Amino acid sequence: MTNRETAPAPEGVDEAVRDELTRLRESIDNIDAALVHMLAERFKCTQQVGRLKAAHRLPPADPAREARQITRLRQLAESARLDPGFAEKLLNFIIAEVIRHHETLAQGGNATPGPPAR
Ligand SMILES: O=C(O)C(=O)C[C@]1(C(=O)O)C=C[C@@H](O)C=C1
Repeated sequence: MTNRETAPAPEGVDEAVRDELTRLRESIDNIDAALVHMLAERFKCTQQVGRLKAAHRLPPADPAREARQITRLRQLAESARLDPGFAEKLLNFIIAEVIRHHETLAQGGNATPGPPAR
């Protein structure tokens, strides 16, 4: 095993099948790593937005902006043959976390996109 989490394919499976499974899992691990990096960058941006909003007493949530983002993302998902409902749920999930950070900043707290304090 590499430093990735690619588990060995099960024993007793045809070698070609195992190779194919391993190859696909390596790509999945790469994609998951890219997702984490992209999310980290997105949260860095939204942290700056949160600070700006807190400094200028703007509301944490902007439903009109969210509606436009959802429309756009659903269209992108459709053309990429991804379930638009799933894309919408994912965006809503991310935005809910961003709004939580914005609210913390608005209350004078220190919302960082990093791991929660233990
Ligand atoms: O664009 C903003 O105003 C943001 O605060 C960012 C963001 C987002 O994560 O995309 C989060 C909350 C808002 O309701 C809309 C969008």
